[in-house]
Amino acid sequence: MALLKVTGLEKKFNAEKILADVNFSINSGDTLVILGKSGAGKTTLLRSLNLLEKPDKGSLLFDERKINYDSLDKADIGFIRSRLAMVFQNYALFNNKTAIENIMEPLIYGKKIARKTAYEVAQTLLQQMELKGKANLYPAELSGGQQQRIGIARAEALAPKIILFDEPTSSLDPALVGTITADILELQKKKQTMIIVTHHLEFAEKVATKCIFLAKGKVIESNSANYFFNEPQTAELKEFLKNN
Ligand SMILES: Nc1ncnc2c1ncn2[C@@H]1O[C@H](COP(=O)(O)OP(=O)(O)OP(=O)(O)O)[C@@H](O)[C@H]1O
Repeated sequence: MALLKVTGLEKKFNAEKILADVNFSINSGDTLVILGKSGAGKTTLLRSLNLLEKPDKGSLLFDERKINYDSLDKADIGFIRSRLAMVFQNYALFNNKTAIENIMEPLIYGKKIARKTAYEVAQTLLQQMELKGKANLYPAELSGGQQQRIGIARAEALAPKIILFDEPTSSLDPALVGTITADILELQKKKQTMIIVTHHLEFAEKVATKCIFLAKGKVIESNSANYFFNEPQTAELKEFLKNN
């Protein structure tokens, strides 16, 4: 059974339908990569999934619960938000908090976990990421790669069913693309389910287990990564792969 199944998701901005009829599903352990031309609606889809944008229509089967977007209630919103964590484009760390406080904050204020437990969870993650010695430094005192790892640890600490990544490689120098790739492959080994929006084809090929291609507000191609990259079916995807 799919961990997440999206059916007929629609999102308008003003009168313009950005997502017209989005359908896809993912299984537990998948790394789904969302591709599409600039303006295709990739970020809007990611933001719709975690309800930073409210979809206008459609439904969701998530962790065995059926949710209709046009009748979302507080319990549905809590259900979705407690199962998703987002890693933002520039990692969005709190600059006035130390590395460990950045990881603890959502646990204490979002999940209402006791400070002592949050500290222990954060310490364990810092150790796994080989950042234990950096716990008390502020983001400005960390390298780009270290900031990136703190952003990922902050999401991972919440033990979400799915981690969403919005353009994790954008504005990174090539060496840091290597570290984020390694971090994502490490999460994959731990069977963490992930959904990633990216422009970066080479990175997508390294991390994806499944891909969808968005165009004209719809998923026009969806396949396991191997088929998606090696045997594209639609003219749109063939052209996209050739030109990127
Ligand atoms: N808050 C908003 N209000 C109005 N229009 C918006 C809003 N957010 C996005 N859009 C429009 O939705 C469309 C899709 O934007 P989105 O950022 O989802 O595309 P994208 O595929 O992620 O693009 P890119 O690859 O360039 O980041 C664009 O035409 C954009 O102008």
